[in-house]
Amino acid sequence: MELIEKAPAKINLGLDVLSKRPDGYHELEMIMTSIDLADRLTFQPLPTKEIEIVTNCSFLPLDKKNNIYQTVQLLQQNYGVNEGVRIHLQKEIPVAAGLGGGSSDAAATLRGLNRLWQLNLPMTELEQLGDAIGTDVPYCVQGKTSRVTGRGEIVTTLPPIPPCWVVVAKPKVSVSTGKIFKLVAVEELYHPNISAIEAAILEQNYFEMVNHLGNSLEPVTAKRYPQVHLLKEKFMQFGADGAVMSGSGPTVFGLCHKYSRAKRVYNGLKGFCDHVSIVRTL
Ligand SMILES: C[C@](O)(CO)[C@H](O)COP(=O)(O)OP(=O)(O)OC[C@H]1O[C@@H](n2ccc(N)nc2=O)[C@H](O)[C@@H]1O
Ligand SMILES: Nc1ncnc2c1ncn2[C@@H]1O[C@H](COP(=O)(O)OP(=O)(O)OP(=O)(O)O)[C@@H](O)[C@H]1O
Repeated sequence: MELIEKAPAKINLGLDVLSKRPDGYHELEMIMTSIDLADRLTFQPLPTKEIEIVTNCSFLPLDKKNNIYQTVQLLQQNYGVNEGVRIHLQKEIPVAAGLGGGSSDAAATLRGLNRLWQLNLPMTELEQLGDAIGTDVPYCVQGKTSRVTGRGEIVTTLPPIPPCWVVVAKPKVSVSTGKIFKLVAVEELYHPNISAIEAAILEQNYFEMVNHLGNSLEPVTAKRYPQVHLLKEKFMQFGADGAVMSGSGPTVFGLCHKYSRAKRVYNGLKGFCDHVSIVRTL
């Protein structure tokens, strides 16, 4: 038997950093949605407890450092599973980009092994397990447009965002989330209006939603990597309705109501970036 799970990238329409917690993590308030840019995981059962990961991406760790490996081990330990698995990861989401690729792979592993090993765990339990692997994993388990709070573990589903095209562009730098959070001085941060984004989604008001896109971490990452601001300026120059950095960056995405606009932005950015694509939200 062979199973396939898609692992879509996420974008942060809004990301507010509220405070630093005593445990060192930051209290967040975010609006997230998933896009049609996805890794693909194929699961094959192995008779013993082996964990084998193969991938088209040459530089990813395939041992305990990989989120997928950690997720398999967590399920084996928690549910006394004596079987193993071979997982083929077709990597399409740029790595260390702010698009939650590793988290989505972990969430896809939870969903895939829940089916392969017939664990019959409810989504809420998969979300709780995901919390032990990474901040975005609980969100990625269902991947629906959501308001996400706490460290990232409190997920409230919202309706899908108004239909639009998303142009995703990653400049030629990779960013470590941990390093960006270390540079954060909470009292100096800019705070986007997360409730206004939520209200716009509830009213299905596309332009209101676009007006409130914002990310507290964007000025922090852009100070270190000026490419982020240059890229955002280019998005607006080429006609995106709005643009903002995703997660801790460096990827910037722009929203366009019309496909012709999205295509113009895509053509304008192609030479400037590692990765550019035009996608739909899910
Ligand atoms: C910023 C986001 O992209 C928003 O979607 C994510 O929260 C980042 O998720 P991620 O890359 O999976 O990050 P994790 O591996 O969970 O955390 C990396 C590091 O970022 C910092 N971190 C992360 C989340 C959070 N709420 N507060 C933090 O301070 C911590 O130092 C942590 O060690
Ligand atoms: N399955 C995986 N896919 C991608 N990266 C992984 C994976 N497992 C471990 N990693 C490691 O995690 C680091 C961050 O990768 P990832 O692509 O998830 O970051 P990200 O896009 O910045 O995520 P986020 O938006 O959640 O901050 C990489 O440096 C990589 O070595």
